[in-house]
Amino acid sequence: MLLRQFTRAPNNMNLIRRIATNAILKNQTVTTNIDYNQLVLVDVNDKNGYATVTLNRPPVNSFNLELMMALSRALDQVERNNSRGMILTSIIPNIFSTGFDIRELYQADERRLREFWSVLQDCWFKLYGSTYPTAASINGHNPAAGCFFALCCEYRAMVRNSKLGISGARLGISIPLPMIYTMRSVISTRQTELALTTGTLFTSDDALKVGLIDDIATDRSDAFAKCEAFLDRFKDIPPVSRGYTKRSVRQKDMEEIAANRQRDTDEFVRAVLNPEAQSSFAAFLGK
Ligand SMILES: CCCC/C=C/CC(=O)SCCNC(=O)CCNC(=O)[C@H](O)C(C)(C)COP(=O)(O)OP(=O)(O)OC[C@H]1O[C@@H](n2cnc3c(N)ncnc32)[C@H](O)[C@@H]1OP(=O)(O)O
Repeated sequence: MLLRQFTRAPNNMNLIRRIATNAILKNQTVTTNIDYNQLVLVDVNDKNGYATVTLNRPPVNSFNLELMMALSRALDQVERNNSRGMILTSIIPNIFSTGFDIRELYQADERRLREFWSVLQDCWFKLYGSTYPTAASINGHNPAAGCFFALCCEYRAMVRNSKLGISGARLGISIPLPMIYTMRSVISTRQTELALTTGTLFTSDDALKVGLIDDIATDRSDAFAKCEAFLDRFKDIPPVSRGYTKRSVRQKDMEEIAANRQRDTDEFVRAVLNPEAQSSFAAFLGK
């Protein structure tokens, strides 16, 4: 009960979340027979109160609408459980995520594409705007959307010999605002612009040098242990003031997206349906 009070969001952020959620309640595509609890696993460690959120869509954790919805639900669960912290990771040994499922983007149905983006925005509001401490245990390659979600966290440990970055420019996709704001919250504006306009996939050494990750790990369990050690740093910090400060730092970005949510969706749809991007997707899929 006390914990719930400590982790409650500031009122204005609740308003942002409400505006954001209302926007997607209209026109949702209904997806049936999906076990969302299996696509993203949520496990809470009783000893330290940390929740582990594990992406579980083999072979490569590509984000389709269903995985995105499962992540959104998992983040709700973490919030509801009043977890003391959260570690985002993947079940696949050497892959965190491959990014968006190209089959979701190629010759996409516009209505489903809009819903896909709307759920991604939801995930962003929930993760970037969370009050509890967050860390990403990056156990392998992480191009595009997985990198985006890892950057929403407060700390990243990545196993050596993996690559990370937002590579949309290589596929002819202009990068949407939530990705720009999120990367800019981690590295400088200059480095963000360079990384996103070149679609750079950073090696672990280069990612560390530029500040995209905080530590290089020897393997997945080392990455996970490093994330736990990061969360432990907040053990003696009162969570309510910590949460308010984190939210205040991130608030301007969130207010801007909440106020321009429809335009952000329109931009994404335009970026995905543009012929240049569509021919990259066709080439990837061997069409
Ligand atoms: C933040 C968003 C803003 C920017 C927008 C970006 C749009 C995107 O996210 S597009 C996706 C970008 N991602 C990539 O370009 C990564 C492409 N994949 C890889 O580099 C590799 O697959 C990997 C390094 C992640 C893994 O390599 P590995 O050798 O282990 O496995 P593969 O044999 O390559 O793949 C296994 C299997 O999975 C299929 N696959 C891989 N990625 C995707 C994908 N993004 N969408 C759909 N399917 C994918 C791959 O074709 C293989 O399928 P088959 O077994 O049927 O051949």
